[in-house]
Amino acid sequence: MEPSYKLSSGHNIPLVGFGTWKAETTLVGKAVEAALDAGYRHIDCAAVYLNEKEVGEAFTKKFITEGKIKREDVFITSKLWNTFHKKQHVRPALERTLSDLGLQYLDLYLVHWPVAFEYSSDDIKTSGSTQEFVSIRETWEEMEKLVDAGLVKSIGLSNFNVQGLMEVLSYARIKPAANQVELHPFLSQPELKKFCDKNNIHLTAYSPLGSGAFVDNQEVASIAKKYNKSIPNVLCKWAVQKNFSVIPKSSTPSRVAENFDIFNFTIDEADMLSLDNMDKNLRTCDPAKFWGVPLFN
Ligand SMILES: NC(=O)C1=CN([C@@H]2O[C@H](COP(=O)(O)OP(=O)(O)OC[C@H]3O[C@@H](n4cnc5c(N)ncnc54)[C@H](OP(=O)(O)O)[C@@H]3O)[C@@H](O)[C@H]2O)C=CC1
Ligand SMILES: O=C1CO[C@H](CO)[C@@H](O)[C@@H]1O
Repeated sequence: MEPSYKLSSGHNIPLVGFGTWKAETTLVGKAVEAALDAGYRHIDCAAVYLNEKEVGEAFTKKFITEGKIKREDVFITSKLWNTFHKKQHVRPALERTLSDLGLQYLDLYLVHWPVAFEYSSDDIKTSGSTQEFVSIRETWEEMEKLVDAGLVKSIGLSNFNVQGLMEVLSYARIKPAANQVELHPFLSQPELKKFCDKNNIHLTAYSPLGSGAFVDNQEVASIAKKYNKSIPNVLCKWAVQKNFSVIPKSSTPSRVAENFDIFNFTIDEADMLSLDNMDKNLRTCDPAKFWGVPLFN
């Protein structure tokens, strides 16, 4: 069985999940099926990925039509998009995600960014990215009500820095169980890790392969060779050995299976240290670049 981490909510998050950003609507269903067949029991979704219906159809096939996997055996995460931070938009946004995914509940629902955008309609495709100032407290109190209503098992954050986490912790009735951030040896965020460990906030490592930019990385290649594993395997295993969950994405079924094949080796301490020393604060998903919001600068 794949290792998991017990969240502060009491629920277990499997340490290797399957990412779905940029998974084309024509390919994502097959990719999710390949992931479930390979053994993944954690799928990372988001309303803004615009493919939750197709992901949901793949679950329906596995959970209901084929009856091979039980709903309660799979950990499903989704995220509240930036246009739905105001009180009145939070629950309807979750309900659209549940309906698209064909689910009654989520295992984890995250505030996707500590950044709010002006609401124009429920349609994310046509919504813009004009910033609006909504307090995270307003949003978080609605997230807590989703747990009370039994619609989500755990709630958390994504792309929050230490300052943002401290603010939420100062008023949260239900503490954030997780923070999903960009994490890999080139952006290892040791201070954020220290803070999260101390406050029992689990970290999920997104873009573990740098959205594809690191799959041929020569610094990692020699370590991968030593263990007779691939570069993506070493990058994912580095995260798991640090107790992060990790959510590599691929639309290619053979790579989907390859990325899960990390439970038959252990990176030794010296190599973990070499990987840690590769940190260069290299961020591939930077809101300063795409929205002009310098959250991490
Ligand atoms: N909370 C947030 O703000 C964010 C969350 N995420 C989450 O994290 C997930 C992963 O991050 P993401 O940025 O998608 O990118 P990853 O770091 O997972 O890299 C995905 C890319 O690597 C390629 N790839 C995957 N496996 C292999 C392999 N074994 N060999 C060679 N190439 C490979 C894929 O190609 P191909 O598909 O063609 O096989 C794709 O181009 C996302 O899908 C999403 O779920 C990501 C960004 C932000
Ligand atoms: O998860 C993510 C990937 O896609 C989004 C952009 O469309 C990012 O904003 C986000 O962080």
